[in-house]
Amino acid sequence: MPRDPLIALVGKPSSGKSTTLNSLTDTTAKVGNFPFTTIEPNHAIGYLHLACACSRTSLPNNTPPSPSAPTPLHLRCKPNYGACLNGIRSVPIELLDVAGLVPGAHLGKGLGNKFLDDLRHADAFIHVVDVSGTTDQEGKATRGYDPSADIAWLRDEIVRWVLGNLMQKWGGLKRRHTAIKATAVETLQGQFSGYGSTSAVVARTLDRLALKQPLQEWDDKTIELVVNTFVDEKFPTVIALNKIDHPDADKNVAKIARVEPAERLVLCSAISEVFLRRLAKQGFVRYSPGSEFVDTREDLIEQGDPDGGGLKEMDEKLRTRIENLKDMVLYRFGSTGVNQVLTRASEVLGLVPVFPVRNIASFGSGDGGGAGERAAVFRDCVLVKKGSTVGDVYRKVMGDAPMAYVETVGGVRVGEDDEVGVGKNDISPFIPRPSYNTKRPSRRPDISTIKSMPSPPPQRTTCDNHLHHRLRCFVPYLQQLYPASSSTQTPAAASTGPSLPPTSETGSGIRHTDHHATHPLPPSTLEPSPMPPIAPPQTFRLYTPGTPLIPLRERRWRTRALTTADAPAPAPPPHWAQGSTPDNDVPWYADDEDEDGYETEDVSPRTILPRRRPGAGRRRRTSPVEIPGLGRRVAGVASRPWVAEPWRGGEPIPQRPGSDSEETMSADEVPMPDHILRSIEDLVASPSQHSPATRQALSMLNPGREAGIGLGITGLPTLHTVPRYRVPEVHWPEHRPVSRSSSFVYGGSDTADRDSGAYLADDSMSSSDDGDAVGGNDWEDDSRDRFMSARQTPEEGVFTLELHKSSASSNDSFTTAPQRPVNPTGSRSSSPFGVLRPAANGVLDYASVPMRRYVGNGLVDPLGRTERLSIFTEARMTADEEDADEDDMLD
Ligand SMILES: Nc1nc2c(ncn2[C@@H]2O[C@H](COP(=O)(O)OP(=O)(O)OP(=O)(O)O)[C@@H](O)[C@H]2O)c(=O)[nH]1
Ligand SMILES: [Mg+2]
Repeated sequence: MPRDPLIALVGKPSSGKSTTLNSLTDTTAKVGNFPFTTIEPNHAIGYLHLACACSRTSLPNNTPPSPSAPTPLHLRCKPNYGACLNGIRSVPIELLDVAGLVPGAHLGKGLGNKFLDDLRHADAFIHVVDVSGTTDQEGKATRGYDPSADIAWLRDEIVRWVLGNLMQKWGGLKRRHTAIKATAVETLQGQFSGYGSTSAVVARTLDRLALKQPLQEWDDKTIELVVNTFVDEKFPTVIALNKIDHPDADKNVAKIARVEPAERLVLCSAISEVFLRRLAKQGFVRYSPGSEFVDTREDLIEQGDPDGGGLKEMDEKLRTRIENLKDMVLYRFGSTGVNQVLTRASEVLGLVPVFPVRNIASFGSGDGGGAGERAAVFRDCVLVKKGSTVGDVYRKVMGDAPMAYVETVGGVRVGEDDEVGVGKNDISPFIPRPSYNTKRPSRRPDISTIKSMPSPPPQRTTCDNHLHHRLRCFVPYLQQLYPASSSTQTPAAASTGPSLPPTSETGSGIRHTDHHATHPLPPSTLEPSPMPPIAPPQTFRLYTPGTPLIPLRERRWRTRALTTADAPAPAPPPHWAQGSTPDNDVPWYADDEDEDGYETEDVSPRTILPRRRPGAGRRRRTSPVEIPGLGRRVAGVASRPWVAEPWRGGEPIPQRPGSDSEETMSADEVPMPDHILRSIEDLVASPSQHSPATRQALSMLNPGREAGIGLGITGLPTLHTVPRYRVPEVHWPEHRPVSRSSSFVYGGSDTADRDSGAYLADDSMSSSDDGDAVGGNDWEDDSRDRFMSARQTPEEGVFTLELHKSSASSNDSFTTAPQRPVNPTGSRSSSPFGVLRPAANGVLDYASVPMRRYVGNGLVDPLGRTERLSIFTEARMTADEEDADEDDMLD
């Protein structure tokens, strides 16, 4: 299944990679003016700005009433993720920030070439170059350094790393190549698949070189040439000339521009963007990310708004900084440049936005609550690499469901091998074969039968054997579970105002919703058969009102209230969090990796099922793993790898968060709010709109399985699960593995500052010694007392989460952490949140999540982007299924 594109930030230490990541996302990756601030890679989601399909006037009935007016489709364009402003759509894309590379990294210099390994899955690089000349090639502070050489040596390190890996195996590889009479593409792809390469990439590499000699006769020089060209093909690179706010930047930029092609260079000042975004969040300025303009309270008063746009007063120091920033960056370069960095990266990568729709005539998805929602168009957009075919996109959107057919605009059927491009086959509904059985999905669709499929698909599908219909049948099931009787919410009420968690705790605390009224089933070309008999409650334990949905985290780690004065010495993390399974030392491989940690080609939805079987050969998985306190974990599916608890309907949470006693939470303390229920229905009603993992999760919601439902929030770690909506004060577990996605792991806010609202305290953005306009080091102060807490202020509808570091050691060294992910169910997926990693020394991480506001069943952040809730499920197989699954795994 094609992965989502991944763009990695590379560069020497202290060049500003983490700052660039923060400037493009809502992440707070740790930043410091010393080398190797980042050790574990940070994953986060940024937004690419692309022309939206809604702005195409070539589409039927999409002519605007006047040339300057928005198109009719634009008025109804309502992305599920990101936003669409004036026909420019923000599409989420995954970014990766890794540790700095130094000359000799491929030989293990610096902190070893493991960091090169973190880059294997990247599709493109953004090379962040420090053009201020204030850091040498190892990232140490200096003056007058010439950064023009950095570009060449860093690329050379990457080539040497790939070359080194290849040469280690060259002898055997050559012999095998000759013995089995393989083609050069096959042999090289066998080696390069570990970098996420495809045969097409290798073929392009060899085509470019047009080598005469057969592979077995290549000399060292030829091999090096092949690797060089492969690196160009596999890792197209944009060069971000960062720190242009520094007075010395100009001369260094000029030097670099003389030798590097202009189309690869983008100028930026990441710290300026971070600074402006923060000020905007704090209500000091009005600033849209990437814009040329920043308005202060005084500016707005001058423009005739007596209230100054409701912005806060700034002190003299802050005002001067903003003026400097305008002079040094915005007025000179037109913007901070970070958005252009991302756009250029997507251009070199050749990303094509594809708009999956359910109805090719209306471009709608048929989902959502009110009429406005149902009329919405182009709800989804997926990014694929140039050269992708309709079949590739189908598999990305629909997972393993065998394809019936794909149509494009005008109802024209398109072939599986047709390419997609901008304006070409890029608006399509994907129609799966109705007889697809999700219970035992084949690893790949049976292509041979696709072509002979009669069309249109017959209407004799049953709810039991078709994912799509099974999900649709799930909605009536929900309706049965939550009858519309008790306190019906009208569609109008549902669509207005924020849906905050209910604050009253009367009865179960549940406000029942008329699901039918708010969520009629979406129109579809496939009519469902009548609803199947509903399984008795004991075999289908979905969420029932009044029972808690328990987040995994709360169960795995003992929780207790921590205060500043009470910072405890950390107890050792659970043994399974130390990189080994309980009964052996086999690490918890992701299923799509082989023993060497290289990704195997076959990535099926089952990659998120149980772990590798100890001692088994390649591609085999572990038997279910016994996790202390959780029992035998037989299947896990999540739309995000931070997962929910396997369903334990009615069981109490072992210990109440924030309590030292054995007090447990009673069932009705954690009711499911209406907006969450609605989200679940939304998801269930529109399976084609979701990622394969989410669909897989949804497909588990069928009779005969036990399932639990929790909530994840796009852009936030899914540790926000249902109970959090009700518990006003949550104290976080003391021990958990260091997350690989330290994007959420190093925060900078100080609790005291947050409490007083003075988030941007003076020391958080101080000028650096050498007088940078807006430079300086924020977020480096690790000395404060550390504890974890989360606060919710329901009256304001504002949710703040702060996790602080709690550590016995001050050196923050994660280098001894085993490399393998320990997330019990999360695959090494392209998820924004990466996978969990163990902390060998028990050091904890901390995170700071930006404040967000609930609006309807979505969330809106201060920058105005709406994000939706998504659910994830964890299901348990029946004993028979478990056996069958084991057999299947060993096939
Ligand atoms: N003046 C200026 N300083 C910047 C800019 N971007 C980052 N910095 C500073 O550069 C230093 C290093 O930034 P980081 O983002 O931690 O750099 P990094 O490349 O992630 O470093 P490692 O994680 O150690 O590899 C910090 O002190 C930042 O404040 C910028 O645009 N202008
Ligand atoms: Mg960093």
